[in-house]
Amino acid sequence: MISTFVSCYAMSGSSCLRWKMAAPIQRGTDHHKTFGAKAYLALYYATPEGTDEEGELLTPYLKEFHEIFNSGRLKPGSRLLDVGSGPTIHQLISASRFCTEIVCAEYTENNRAEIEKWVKKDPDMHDWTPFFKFVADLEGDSSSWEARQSHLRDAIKEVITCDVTKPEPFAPRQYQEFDVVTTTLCLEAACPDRESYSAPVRNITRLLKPGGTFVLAGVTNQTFYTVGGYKFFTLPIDSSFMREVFEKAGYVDINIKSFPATNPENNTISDIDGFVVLHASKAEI
Ligand SMILES: C[S@@+](CC[C@H](N)C(=O)[O-])C[C@H]1O[C@@H](n2cnc3c(N)ncnc32)[C@H](O)[C@@H]1O
Repeated sequence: MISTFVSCYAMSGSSCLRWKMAAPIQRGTDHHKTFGAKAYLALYYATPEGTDEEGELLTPYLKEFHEIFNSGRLKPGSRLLDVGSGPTIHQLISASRFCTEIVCAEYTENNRAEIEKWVKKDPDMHDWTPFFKFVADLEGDSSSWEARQSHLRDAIKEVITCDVTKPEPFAPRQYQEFDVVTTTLCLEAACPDRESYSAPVRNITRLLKPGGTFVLAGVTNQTFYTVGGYKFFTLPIDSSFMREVFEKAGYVDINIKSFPATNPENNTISDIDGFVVLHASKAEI
């Protein structure tokens, strides 16, 4: 694998791309070698409108996160755990208004490094400015975006390693229960089959306060997405499966909104048929 990978660099751009597209679908530990943080950000997170290929999917998802957190469910001073953050922070913007402590948990070192770069204002960081401006507009105060950026930088206290397929996903770290947990596009990328999807939900739930909120954004019926020319595995699931998993994990007030893909016939970068935003409360004991 390594020698083939190295020789890929020696090929011209188009033959290298052909080799990557023909490579086996990437999954599990492959993420450490082939999930290109920069390529992922450039393709999927250049603007809040998302990609031309997938159609406008990101905007409704950002609006839904705004609605969820604008509803007064979080008290100022809340603590948030984000699971499978990837190299992204857009999923935290709406909630961060109410948070003084955010822990980002992510599987690969390269992705964690991208978040660290943004927190430290490294010159090589991804530019999330358009996302802050978009959310500030939704909140009705377009002048607040810079203050929101500084606040989120201060609120991100740790970027830690995690593996949701393990019984203790955040080991060796130990935490008191959080007020809110978020996870976006992670579980269907990390879990190889439907049986293994429920365990991380239960394991993450242990770190949520009774009455706390779980917010999940997920893709539906997708089998792959593309990063830097490689195809990555996605577990195809739908909203009724997600509802069942969250009911069994002890959640109440499960609310799921579905957003169908707007451009499936021209989409060459994934086979997404839509996405969902789920929010639910952990039952009080
Ligand atoms: C499609 S990306 C989503 C990233 C980001 N949350 C977003 O919304 O764009 C899938 C993420 O799942 C992470 N991942 C893959 N396997 C994992 C595992 N076993 N445990 C935790 N995260 C994992 C990958 O490293 C990657 O960051």
